[in-house]
Amino acid sequence: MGRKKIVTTVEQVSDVDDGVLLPDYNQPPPPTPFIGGSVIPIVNKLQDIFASLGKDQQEQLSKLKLPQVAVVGGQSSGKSSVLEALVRRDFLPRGCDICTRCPLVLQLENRPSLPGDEDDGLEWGEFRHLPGRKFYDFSEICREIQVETEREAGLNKGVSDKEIRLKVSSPNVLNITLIDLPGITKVPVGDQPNDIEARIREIINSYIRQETCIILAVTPANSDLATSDALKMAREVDPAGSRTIGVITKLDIMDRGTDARKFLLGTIIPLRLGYVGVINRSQEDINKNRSIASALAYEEQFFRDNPVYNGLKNSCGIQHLARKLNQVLEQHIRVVLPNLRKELNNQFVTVAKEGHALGEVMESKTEQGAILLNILTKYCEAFSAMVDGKSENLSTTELSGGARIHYIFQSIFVKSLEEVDPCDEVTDENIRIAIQNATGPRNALFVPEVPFEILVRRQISRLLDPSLQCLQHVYEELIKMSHDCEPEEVKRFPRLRRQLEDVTLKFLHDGSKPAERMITNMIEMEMGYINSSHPNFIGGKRALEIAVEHVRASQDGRDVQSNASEMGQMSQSNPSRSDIGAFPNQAGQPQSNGERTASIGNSTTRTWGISSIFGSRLTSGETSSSREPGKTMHDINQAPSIIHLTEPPSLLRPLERGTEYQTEIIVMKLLLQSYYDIVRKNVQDLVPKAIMHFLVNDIRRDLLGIFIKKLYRESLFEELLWEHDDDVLKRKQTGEMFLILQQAIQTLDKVVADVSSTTPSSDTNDASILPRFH
Ligand SMILES: Nc1nc2c(ncn2[C@@H]2O[C@H](COP(=O)(O)OP(=O)(O)OP(=O)(O)O)[C@@H](O)[C@H]2O)c(=O)[nH]1
Repeated sequence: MGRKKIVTTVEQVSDVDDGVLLPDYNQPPPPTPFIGGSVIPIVNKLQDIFASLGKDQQEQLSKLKLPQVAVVGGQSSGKSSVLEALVRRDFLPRGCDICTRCPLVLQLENRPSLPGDEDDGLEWGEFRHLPGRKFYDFSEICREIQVETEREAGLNKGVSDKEIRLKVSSPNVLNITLIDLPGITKVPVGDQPNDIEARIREIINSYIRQETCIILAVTPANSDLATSDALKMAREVDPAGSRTIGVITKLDIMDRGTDARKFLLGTIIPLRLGYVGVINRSQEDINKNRSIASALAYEEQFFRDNPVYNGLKNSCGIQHLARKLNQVLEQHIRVVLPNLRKELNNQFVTVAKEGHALGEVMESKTEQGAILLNILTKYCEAFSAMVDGKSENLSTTELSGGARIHYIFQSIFVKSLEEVDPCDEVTDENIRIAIQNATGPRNALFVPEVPFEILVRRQISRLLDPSLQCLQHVYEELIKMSHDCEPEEVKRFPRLRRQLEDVTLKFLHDGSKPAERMITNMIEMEMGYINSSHPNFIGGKRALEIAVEHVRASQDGRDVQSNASEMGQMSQSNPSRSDIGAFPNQAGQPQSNGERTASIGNSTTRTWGISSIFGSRLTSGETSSSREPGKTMHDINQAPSIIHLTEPPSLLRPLERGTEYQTEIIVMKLLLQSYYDIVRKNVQDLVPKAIMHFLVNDIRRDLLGIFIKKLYRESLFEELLWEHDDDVLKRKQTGEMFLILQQAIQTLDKVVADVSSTTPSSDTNDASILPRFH
């Protein structure tokens, strides 16, 4: 590895130039302006810091858009040569054919002299794809660029967008990042695809479209500036021309009699930041290994000796290009720093939040215990708050937590019970059969209580299902809440999370059992004793009065015949709760007494049933005297032969429908309705209370105790607080990132302070037109 001391004097130039210098060139190289001061080294430092970040972070941090300079131009226009002259080192592949086939990101770092340091005074390059390997020999750097280019873009003139990153550390370079880009070409050659022009333009655009990119638009002086692709592309992304510097190369090989004065003055295409004309080494110079130092000397002499360029001092020569760049860069940095700081800060806050979410590392049992207890307490507090409606994250768009339980009780459970008609599943026929079954072989003298109790119990039993469903709904709601109130910290401990879930589920399940028992008992109690003395119960007497009233009212207002058929229909239908007033009309008796006798027995004894526990059943339109007792006798007289009875079918139903027990049916429905209402109200009131008591309040009160009993054990700490390896790694990386960003912010703050205290350089007479990047 050849280590070269840097070149600073004429003697040294001669030393290293192998005697190839022409006499005219034997001049001291002009001093390269040193830019950046304390600002750019720190920016480069930040870039180094970012480069050391993980890929994801790097992508995010790429938004920081640090100032950089990209060289754009047609193929072989002299882009690499300009960069080399700015760097003052031979290290880029150059030639008449396509050379730059991948973007080369060149980060120049000015390294102050450190006496005693083994690298003091030396310069070296380091590739990102070969970290830790310092290249002291720049011809090796050139070779490595070629090798890497061939690896990325192939051997035959192909082009790739994969960038090669090279950091050059030297006491003798500008602190700046330069990007050498493939030259714009039109006709595909070698392995180049047909759309090579579009591809190269896209690669170039991906760099120069960034607002923080300063564009060096390179055009050879021996071509037509008006058709310069470089200037055209630059104008597309920078129409205001606030970050484009025009560079005119090859002034030395213009046609005799022509010059670039008009170009440099901007009279052909005006450019806000102006043009700089430069003279790089020709192919012959390269072949003869002519040094940059001697080329710079030649360049200076060229401009000095050409009177046409007199008066254009600030637009001629590499050193002026460097100075112009410095000013643009300094101004740029001054403007972008606040945004850079803001973005870095945002990144820092994000990483800090991530770090917070990933939690602290727990070293000791005490720390583990504290974390566990904290999580358990938080969980239970969040749960209580959610049930009580005191949660911090109360939704304003939908019901949540305790409000949902209230909704289940009131809008689902209570409302559904309200809507149930206790008579909707009890037909007149059911009632009639129940009455007949209750009287046994006799005809009913009284309407017995038994059918009422059977029917009302049947209706009460229907309340059990919705009550248990209500319990189920609340149970499920609580499970949902238990998920919603998981503290953020618990996410890092999957096993603890599962345990919390299991314990809560079991607790809820255990709590639902007594609630279920309570509800079942409640319904059974209601079924076990029908309290006909309940003060709100309508009672038989009152029900009968209403029924008789109804029958009478409907009889008065209707024709007997027409009512007969109507009544048949109505008595089959169930009066809904709102139809209580529309009971079947008793007036019509379409069936003959004979028919009735055949179906349910002796008509004379039937009339005894008019009296009942509810009072007299005697109805208008149907009295014992109004019937035709003689008809049966007559029938018997007419049939002296043996009467054959038909066999009773296995399933017996009264044949007569619609006319028997009309008043009793109405009475029965009134009683059912009245008693059901009493029970319904009890159930509506007590079921939510049972659920709250046994399930909701219990979990609120006892969950923390259960957690502590089951989970807060030192022997379980390790297991419960186990984390995925990925999370451990992520926390480590986040911690490192946190420190890196913290350091970057401190550095940047120092830069901000430094930059604010410096005024724009007065090194140039056109400082007033320096761009203010926005
Ligand atoms: N005489 C003279 N020759 C130059 C000048 N600038 C560049 N050249 C020559 O032009 C050729 C191309 O130069 P490069 O620097 O490789 O051009 P490039 O634009 O980087 O080329 P690609 O990356 O392949 O597009 C080389 O042979 C250089 O020696 C100049 O100012 N004067």
